[in-house]
Amino acid sequence: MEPVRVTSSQSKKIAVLGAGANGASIGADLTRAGLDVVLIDQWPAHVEAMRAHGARIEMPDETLTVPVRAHHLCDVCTFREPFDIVLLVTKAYDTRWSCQLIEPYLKADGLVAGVQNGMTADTIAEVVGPRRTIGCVIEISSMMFDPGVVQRHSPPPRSWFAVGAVAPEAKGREGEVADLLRRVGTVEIVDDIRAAKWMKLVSNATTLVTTAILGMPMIEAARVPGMRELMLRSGQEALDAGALQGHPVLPIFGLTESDVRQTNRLVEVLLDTLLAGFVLPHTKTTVLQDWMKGRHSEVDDLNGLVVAAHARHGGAAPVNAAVVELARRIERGDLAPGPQNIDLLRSLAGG
Ligand SMILES: NC(=O)C1=CN([C@@H]2O[C@H](COP(=O)(O)OP(=O)(O)OC[C@H]3O[C@@H](n4cnc5c(N)ncnc54)[C@H](OP(=O)(O)O)[C@@H]3O)[C@@H](O)[C@H]2O)C=CC1
Ligand SMILES: CC(C)(CO)C(=O)C(=O)O
Repeated sequence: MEPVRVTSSQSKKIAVLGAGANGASIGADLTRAGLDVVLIDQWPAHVEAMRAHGARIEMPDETLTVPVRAHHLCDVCTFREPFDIVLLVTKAYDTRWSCQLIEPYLKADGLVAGVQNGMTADTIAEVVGPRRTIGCVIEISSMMFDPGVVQRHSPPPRSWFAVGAVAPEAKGREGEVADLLRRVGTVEIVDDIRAAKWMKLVSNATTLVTTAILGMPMIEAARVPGMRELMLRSGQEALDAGALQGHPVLPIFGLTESDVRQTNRLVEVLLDTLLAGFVLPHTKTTVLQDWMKGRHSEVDDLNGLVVAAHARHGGAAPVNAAVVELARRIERGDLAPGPQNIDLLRSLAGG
């Protein structure tokens, strides 16, 4: 009989904190890989559904039902053994308090990886320390409306991650997180995770809140006359903001250096790569899902950062400012997402 090969990941205690659309799917893949993983979420009905029936992951060609170990937030205080690795898969706006919640349950040499959109890595580092922080770019496209059920539109061959240390003290440990995420999709280890995350933010500024304002799936919204041009302007402002902050242009989504350097249409390349490779015609963004569930969105952590970066350098980002303004009106209940908003968006954005 072959001896059992115990890999380092197999002996690690792992938590997925925030087991929503992406977290439940990641937790299911890690569970299927035989790893010691628990999923923690604050939606009671969702946790109960996963406990009763497993996590149901509906993908285009396959549906999995995975018997995950799901916990409510209030169970955290019952945990006895600290975690080696916490994958934080909450929304960006839940980063700080989620880290504060889990920090007492993290090993002294444990790691927290922010598997999120937005520039969350430094917030994580402020709470758990830079030597225990790994930043991450995530590209899995998924939706969740019913407890226990994820609609994962990008199965593992179409899911992509980049991981990197935020500080020299954590360099060399990226592989520990990459080894987990390789069970979920393709993973690249990068030197400059802040720059990689800003490149993702360029894609997010192009697509997420912009299309959600029209209340439509992304691909449909991008076909509304005038919308694609507006989305590209939004992304370009984000790309320019990255340059103002000194972030180099880096390939993401599996693109190569030459794909991103030998083009003056970088934002368009990112948009077309996302729409062709990672999403389905009916994919609604994570932002639109938030609004459909009556929650606020990550707009401050995405478009808001673009506006702030330009302002710090004495400039403006009119499209992103318009996006933030309309998102606020929607979140206050003064405006409903819908295709009619294109005119308002264009006029506020100046054109
Ligand atoms: N969905 C997608 O297609 C993509 C999403 N992303 C990014 O991935 C991240 C996660 O997004 P997504 O999975 O869509 O988000 P979801 O809202 O579906 O999932 C997040 C879950 O975390 C829960 N939560 C919040 N705080 C805590 C906490 N402290 N402890 C435990 N659970 C908590 C939320 O509960 P509650 O519902 O009560 O708030 C929710 O169930 C975001 O940054 C998003 O932008 C990136 C690429 C694609
Ligand atoms: C997949 C998509 C566009 C949908 O929510 C997304 O959230 C992202 O690319 O970050």
